[in-house]
Amino acid sequence: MPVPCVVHPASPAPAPELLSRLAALSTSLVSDVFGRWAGAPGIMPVTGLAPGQVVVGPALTVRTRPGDNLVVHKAVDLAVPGEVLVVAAGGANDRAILGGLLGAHAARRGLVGLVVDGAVRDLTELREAAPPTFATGVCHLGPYKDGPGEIRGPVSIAGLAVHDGDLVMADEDGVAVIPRALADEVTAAAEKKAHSEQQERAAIDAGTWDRGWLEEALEIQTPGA
Ligand SMILES: O=C([O-])CC(=O)C(=O)O
Ligand SMILES: [Mg+2]
Repeated sequence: MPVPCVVHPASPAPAPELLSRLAALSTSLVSDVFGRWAGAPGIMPVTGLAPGQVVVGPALTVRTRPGDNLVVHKAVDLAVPGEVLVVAAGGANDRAILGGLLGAHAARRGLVGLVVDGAVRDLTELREAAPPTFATGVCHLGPYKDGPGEIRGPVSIAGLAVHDGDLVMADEDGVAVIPRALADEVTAAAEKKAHSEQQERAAIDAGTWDRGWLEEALEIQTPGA
């Protein structure tokens, strides 16, 4: 008997200019200017990410039972090119949510990243044919296909709330998510922080990095001196 699968309407596409500005930043910068709240700790790159690459795109959200990928298959069929698949699967690492076949299909559907709060499998095939893939673990035990699930609804990945169409950023440090309504503001603040970190880096290289604040923050004690 068919199982229920609520599918909410797709979100409007973000401005391409915003996506390219975010791609020039990093997850660390974004989470720093967002009160260190933007991350989904424990969801890390598994395959497909080139050094220095930053994956950016609007979220295609999916909620499924841990270890079950029936609705994930449907979500990939419904993907809009440029989206990042975000699967809330309860963070369970004892069964894979997707593997090489679904990964190759996701690439064909134009998804630019796969983010799973749960495990994946078929690493060789994912590396070969899937978009950059982020997960909490790897497990060769395959998924059930029983449902139920929900597509493009609100989800929680590693404790972080994600709405369909929120901006997902994923790089070597993990995954960050910017709520859609705050995207312009957070991007501008992260660009400003990038600029100030570049200046600090130049000072480090020149040997002139200001350490004065450390003197103020610490009362150095030297026993026996
Ligand atoms: O069986 C599945 O649906 C998951 C999998 O291994 C694949 O996508 O290759
Ligand atoms: Mg497989």
